[in-house]
Amino acid sequence: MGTAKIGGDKNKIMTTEPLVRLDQVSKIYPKLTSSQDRLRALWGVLKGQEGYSGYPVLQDISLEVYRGETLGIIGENGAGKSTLLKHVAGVVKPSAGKVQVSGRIGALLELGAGFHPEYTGRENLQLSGALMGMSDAELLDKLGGIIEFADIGSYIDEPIKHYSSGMVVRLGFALITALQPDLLITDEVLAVGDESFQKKCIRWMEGYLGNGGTLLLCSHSMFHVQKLCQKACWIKEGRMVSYGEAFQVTQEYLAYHEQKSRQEAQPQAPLSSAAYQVKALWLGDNENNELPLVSMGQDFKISGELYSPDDRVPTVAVGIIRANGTEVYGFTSDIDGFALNRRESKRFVFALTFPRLSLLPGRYKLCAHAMDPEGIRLFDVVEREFQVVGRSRELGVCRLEHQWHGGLP
Ligand SMILES: Nc1ncnc2c1ncn2[C@@H]1O[C@H](COP(=O)(O)OP(=O)(O)OP(=O)(O)O)[C@@H](O)[C@H]1O
Repeated sequence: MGTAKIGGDKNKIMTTEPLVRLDQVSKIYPKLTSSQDRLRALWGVLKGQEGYSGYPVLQDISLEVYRGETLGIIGENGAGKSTLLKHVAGVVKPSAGKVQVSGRIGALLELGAGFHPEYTGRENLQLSGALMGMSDAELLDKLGGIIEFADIGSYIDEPIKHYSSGMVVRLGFALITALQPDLLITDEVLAVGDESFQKKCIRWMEGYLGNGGTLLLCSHSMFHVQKLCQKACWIKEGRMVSYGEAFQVTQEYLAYHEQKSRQEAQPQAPLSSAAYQVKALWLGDNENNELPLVSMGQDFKISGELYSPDDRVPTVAVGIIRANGTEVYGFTSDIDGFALNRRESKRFVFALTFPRLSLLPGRYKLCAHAMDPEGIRLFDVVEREFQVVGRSRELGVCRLEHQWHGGLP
């Protein structure tokens, strides 16, 4: 899909020692459905036999992450992704196997969870910073920067218990930025704080990855994993089913979902006015047609309009999907380096042409997604069906240029 902006240097030089090594890690949680189960589990803990008669959440997971690598963990709800991250963060101990982690870890998991409610923000920063391994001198040097990043004004000298949850998250994230972690662990992509704080976090993340940072990310967004990660690992029911190049693994995962025919229309949450939105999408020239017909081999034009709540130039992602769910092609304006045109305040338009359309006859769906200017978060999607018509006896979804040559030399 082109070169990723974040974590873009996909050929970083790796050192020989991994920052993270998981060796046949398994985690078993006790079954706690009856009071008898609870007693048995408690007894097991007292005897140091954790996981007695439990259910496995992770089984035989082995992987290595080297400095400068970005690894995405994907899988369905409850697959064990967060549990895996928690093992690396050291929050959870494995029931079997070994977890080895070296270097400073910045875990963006439960931001602010370690803060003490009675202490002020400043006191908590000092305390947590020390716990994270910062020296007094380092803390003193960085405190101003952390407070500036958190940007919570005079609340910094108020006890944390007076903070909103957003303020706690701001402080937690600001602390991680100052930690300059060797390894960053995050659940989903920076879904923290309000809009403007999220942007600040994304910019920081860009810088971190651009400077060769190491990332362990768990996400349900294949787009984010493809964009941010070099490698991906697919966890299914606690087991690793695939591990390798991010694009390859995410494709396998998407194909699995297609097979599961999970294509019932997802109920869309109402969009807030703070969201980037697709206001209009036109296919071809005949915009009044219910089902636009496009001739194979002819130019196919689409155009649309996006709303940008902060008047910054949004990104549009365009995807073509065959009626049976097969993903054919996808790209974004930011991958192509195209900036949408401002038509009026907060309204941006785009138009594009697929010259000599190479799709084979059949029904397709064109999707336009509204994304933030960083091309990181998807906000809104509008889909339109269209039909490609033409005479062709070729097989598949699209025509590939090809040439026949003479016989054997
Ligand atoms: N502390 C716990 N005690 C018992 N079971 C747990 C505990 N934490 C997680 N689990 C179970 O472990 C399984 C994996 O959970 P986990 O949160 O790792 O999944 P996940 O892949 O991150 O899911 P999601 O995508 O929904 O966040 C789930 O069945 C969950 O209920």
